[in-house]
Amino acid sequence: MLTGKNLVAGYRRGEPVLDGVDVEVPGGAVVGLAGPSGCGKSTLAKVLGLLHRPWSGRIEVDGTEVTGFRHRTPRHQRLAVGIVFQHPRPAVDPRLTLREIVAEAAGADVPALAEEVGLTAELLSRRPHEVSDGQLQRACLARALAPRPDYLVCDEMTAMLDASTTAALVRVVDRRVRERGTGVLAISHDEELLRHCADHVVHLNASI
Ligand SMILES: Nc1ncnc2c1ncn2[C@@H]1O[C@H](COP(=O)(O)OP(=O)(O)OP(=O)(O)O)[C@@H](O)[C@H]1O
Repeated sequence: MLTGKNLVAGYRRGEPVLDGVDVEVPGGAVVGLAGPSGCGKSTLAKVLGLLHRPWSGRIEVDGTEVTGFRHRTPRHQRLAVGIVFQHPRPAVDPRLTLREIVAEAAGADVPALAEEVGLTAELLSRRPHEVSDGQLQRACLARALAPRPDYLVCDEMTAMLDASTTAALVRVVDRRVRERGTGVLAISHDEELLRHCADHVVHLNASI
């Protein structure tokens, strides 16, 4: 279980964005997270993705508290939790080929991952400016899945994509859930998509 307990989080100044949020992502399940723009969904994604330290509260990965965030996260916990963002371009080094982007991840079996997410060898040899957002997002998903994370946080992963690419990436994630017991937090403002792909949907209400 990936757990956030009584999370209070925000940025340098001002009121907290998250004020006492509890969330549980069990293995083998998809938890959908919905809520209005600005309510803190991406902030919660970064906190649960171990990239942003909460001001208070507790994150646990399989019962063990996370004490370090970003580069201070212990390696085994960092590898246990993957994250995919809405915008793939800022998430990659534009100088690398898609093959190199996927290979950056620990444990990357690039041919197997490319097949899993539907990237051809020809696409793998291109650089980000030579592919579509959807093709680049496939590479980002492959990179996130490479270490075989126990939990995956998808922050509006398909918001930039067309319907067929959305369906393809949802199928990839769903297969991981069913075949490897991955637990997923799927964040979207598209409640219909969440109802379709999540076991249950939780709502984060605007704190301001
Ligand atoms: N890096 C940052 N520094 C300061 N404030 C931030 C930062 N990132 C987000 N915020 C603020 O935190 C609040 C929540 O933002 P967040 O991106 O978590 O919301 P969201 O629910 O994901 O919104 P959306 O659905 O529009 O993407 C907003 O008021 C936003 O302005």
